[in-house]
Amino acid sequence: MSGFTTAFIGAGNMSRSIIGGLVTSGFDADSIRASNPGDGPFAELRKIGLTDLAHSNVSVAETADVVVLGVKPNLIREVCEELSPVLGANHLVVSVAAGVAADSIHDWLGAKSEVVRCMPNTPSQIGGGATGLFARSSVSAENRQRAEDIMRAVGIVRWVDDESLLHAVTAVAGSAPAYFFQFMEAMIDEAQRMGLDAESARTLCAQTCIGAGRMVAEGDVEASELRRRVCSPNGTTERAVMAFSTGGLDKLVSKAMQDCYARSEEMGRELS
Ligand SMILES: NC(=O)C1=CN([C@@H]2O[C@H](COP(=O)(O)OP(=O)(O)OC[C@H]3O[C@@H](n4cnc5c(N)ncnc54)[C@H](O)[C@@H]3O)[C@@H](O)[C@H]2O)C=CC1
Ligand SMILES: O=C(O)[C@@H]1CCC=N1
Repeated sequence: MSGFTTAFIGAGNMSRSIIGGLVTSGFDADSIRASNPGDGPFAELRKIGLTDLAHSNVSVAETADVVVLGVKPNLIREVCEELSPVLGANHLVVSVAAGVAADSIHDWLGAKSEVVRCMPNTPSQIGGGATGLFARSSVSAENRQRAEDIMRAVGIVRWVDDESLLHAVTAVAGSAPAYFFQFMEAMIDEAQRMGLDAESARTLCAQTCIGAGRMVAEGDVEASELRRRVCSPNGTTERAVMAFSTGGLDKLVSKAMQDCYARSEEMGRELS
């Protein structure tokens, strides 16, 4: 499935998450290639059926229809300049890099290829990703669709018309799995101190997180109302929620997201 070939440049955490999700969702492993300087990630990719794995970025990119830039933001310029001689108007380049502007990527590629920027997250690996997408105005409808097909195969997608909104997408989705993991780490630790064994603490916490997330995602009741429905007057939850409120949870979440947003802007200034 897909009808086009996709080359991932850099086979690190984010690329492997997307590739894993693509293969699970039915993309033909033969339509996906990846390059990486070291062999480290290749064993995992071979296990899920990829065969076209190389150290050379140019060799995997030049004959692909879509090239996904999966390297760290500070390497995007170097990689674009390396790929520029072999990429042309027929290539769609999709960058997953935080901060780096689509116009800069377009220029570093020699102003030939179409560029879409996206901000995915690692739950893409299990089909639970959440991705924001932005296309430069010159991107064709067909290439917008291809970028969307890739990211939709691994989760939900939202297009933004204003590129600067990708900073907000980073704060609420790209970086956000880490917030939930950190919250879960604290809950799992505390549940064990309360006497539960590690496996029970982990499973009960994870299932509660899944269940609560699904109620928000799949229902039409706001999170605030769902929270109220758990809080019996003078009951147990009220005490817990009060501790969060008096401890300043809202302000803390706001500060964390603002810091994330600011760092995304800062990376844009440093690297674009
Ligand atoms: N990790 C995450 O949750 C998310 C990451 N991103 C973005 O994804 C990009 C990659 O991040 P991660 O996967 O976390 O980093 P990573 O360090 O796991 O992966 C980067 C990969 O690029 C390879 N690499 C280094 N130099 C290279 C070169 N010249 N050519 C080709 N490959 C090269 C590295 O060996 C490594 O395997 C970043 O730009 C980041 O902003 C976006 C959303 C979420
Ligand atoms: O931490 C980072 O910079 C990357 C971008 C979003 C998630 N991880």
